Amino acid sequence: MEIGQTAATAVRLSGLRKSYPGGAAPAVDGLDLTIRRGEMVALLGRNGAGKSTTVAMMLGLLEPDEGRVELFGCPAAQAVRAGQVSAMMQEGGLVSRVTVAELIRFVRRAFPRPLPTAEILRAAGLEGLARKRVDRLSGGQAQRVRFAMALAGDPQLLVLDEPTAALDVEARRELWAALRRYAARGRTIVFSTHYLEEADANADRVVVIDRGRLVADGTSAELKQAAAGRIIGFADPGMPVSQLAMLPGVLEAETRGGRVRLRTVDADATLAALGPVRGLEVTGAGLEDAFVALTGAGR
Ligand SMILES: Nc1ncnc2c1ncn2[C@@H]1O[C@H](COP(=O)(O)OP(=O)(O)OP(=O)(O)O)[C@@H](O)[C@H]1O
Repeated sequence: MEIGQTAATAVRLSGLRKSYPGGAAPAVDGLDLTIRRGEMVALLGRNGAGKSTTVAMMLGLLEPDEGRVELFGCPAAQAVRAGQVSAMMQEGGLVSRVTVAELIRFVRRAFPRPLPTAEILRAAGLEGLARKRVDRLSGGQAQRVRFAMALAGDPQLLVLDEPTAALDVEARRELWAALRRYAARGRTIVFSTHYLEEADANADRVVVIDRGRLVADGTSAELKQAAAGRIIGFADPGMPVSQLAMLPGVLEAETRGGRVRLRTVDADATLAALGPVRGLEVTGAGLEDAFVALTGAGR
C-alpha cells in the first residue's frame, strides 16, 4: 500500500507550539487542527498571526518546539519525500532562458508518477504560454508557473502560503480558477491569506488564527453568523452612541455620515427596543465583521 493512501485525514496538527529566539510571545501557541482529504481550507489571520510558521511546520521545513504534524498518517517529512505533498511558496526564482513547457517537463522528472505535461499546463491555465520563455512572463503568469511546478508530481496535498500576494485582480482570478480546478479532482488544498474575500470566495472552510492560536473554524457563512450576527443600519436619530451600544443584543455601535450602524446578535430585540427609525436596513454581517470580532483587529 502506498504511504497513507487510505487515510481520510490529510493533515493533523496536535498541540503545535513554536517560539522564535527573542520573540516576546510564541509564534504558534498550542494549535490543534485536522483537515480531511478533499477540503479547501483557508488559514486566515492578520500580519504576524502565525500562518507562515504553521505552514512551515506543516511542510516539515520547521521543527515544532512541541506537538506533532501528521500528513496522511505519517510524519510530515516522510509524506513530503513520498511526493504526497507539495508547496507553492510566495517567491522563488524561476530558471531563465527555458520555455514554460521545457521547465515543466524538467520538473516532472523528479517525481515517480507525474501528471502529463499537457494536463499540468491545462490545470495551471498555461496552455497558451507553453512556448514562452519563463523570464519573459508577467508576475501573474510566473505565479501560475510556480503553481504548475507544485502540481507536477500530482500531490494529494497542496499547501500555498499567500498564493496571490502581489498579484493584480485578473491574475488572482486566474490563479483561483486554476486552484479550484485542482481541488475539483478531490485534492486537498490549504492556503494562507489575509484577504478575507479570498477566503470567503474560495475556501470550504476558514480557520482563523490569531496570536498563534486557533480562534475560529467553520465555513465562512458559519463564521459570519457565529461571530458577527447581523448589521442594522438606519438614519442617525441623534441618539448618543453610548445609548445605542446599550440596546439589547448590540455588540458594536457607530455613527458615520449621518447613519448609525449596529452589530447585533439579536436583530429583533434590538429593533423592538429602538422603536421606529428611518432608512432601516438589516443585513448579514460580512466576513470582515466576523474577522474583526474574532481577532480584535482594528481595535
Ligand atoms: N524567522 C523569524 N524569527 C523571529 N521571529 C519570527 C520569524 N518568523 C516569524 N516570526 C514572528 O513570529 C510571529 C508569527 O509570524 P508568521 O510569519 O508566522 O505570521 P503570519 O501570520 O504568516 O504573518 P504574515 O501575514 O505577515 O505573513 C510574528 O510575531 C513574527 O514576527
